Amino acid sequence: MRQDDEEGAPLSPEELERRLRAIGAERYHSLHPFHRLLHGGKLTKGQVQAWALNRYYYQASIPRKDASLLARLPTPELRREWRRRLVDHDGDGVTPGGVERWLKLTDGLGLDRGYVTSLAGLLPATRFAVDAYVAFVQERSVLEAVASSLTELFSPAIISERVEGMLRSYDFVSPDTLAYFTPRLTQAPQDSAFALAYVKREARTRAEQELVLGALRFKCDLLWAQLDALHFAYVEPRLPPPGAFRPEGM
Ligand SMILES: O=C(O)c1cc(C(=O)O)c2c(n1)C(=O)C(=O)c1cc(C(=O)O)[nH]c1-2
Repeated sequence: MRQDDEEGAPLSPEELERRLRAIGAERYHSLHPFHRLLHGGKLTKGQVQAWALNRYYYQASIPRKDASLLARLPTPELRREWRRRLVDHDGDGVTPGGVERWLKLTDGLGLDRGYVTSLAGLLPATRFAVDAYVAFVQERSVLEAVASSLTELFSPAIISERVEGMLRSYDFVSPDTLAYFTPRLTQAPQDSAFALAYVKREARTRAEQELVLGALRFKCDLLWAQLDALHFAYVEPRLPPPGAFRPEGM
């Protein structure tokens, strides 16, 4: 953050939103080469397995970061809103949540559930990036923690592209395997509309607004870093670190 930014006049809420959307347009993980290959049908089943296995840790950690933020929210209205996210991911004991639905995806790809949930085959960089997200939400202000969820403004577009592309391209993927993504198309817009209204309302000084923009950049970077690690290990130059998942034949 440059000092003149921090000390400048506050941005209008509309300008803040414009700058947030510009960050997504520049650095959201939809632009990463690994996603292009995944959605374009250019990966082997083993490479798709590596993606799903690593992303399990992201999915499983989302409710942990939301629970830590929930505990710090000051009003019943805010807590009710954030509690909904926990239920979306953890389920309510009857309807399965996102974490369980993600395991349907790893089942469908032929991965052993015990192996996936043990995290034994995870790339170290996945662990570091995801843990950094959970720590960020725990340690930073409520404003920054809410802002860090704003990548969800951009996720419906990539999810639609992914589901359509993967169904078209891979015979080992079925609508049932990808069912994780269907509810996200309605949950993500609801979540991000709330978070966007919150930061536009609560970030009043320029310094607070710069913290909001910084939180979104940080989140985009940690999503990008996860795909860099997958690309390095499984696409080019194909150097999975010791102990990491190795697809059959690799
Ligand atoms: O498929 C994707 O590309 C994608 C991206 C993101 C994101 O932008 O962080 C999320 C999700 N999916 C998702 O399914 C999800 O539940 C989710 C929660 C969050 C969050 O930060 O609270 N991001 C995302």
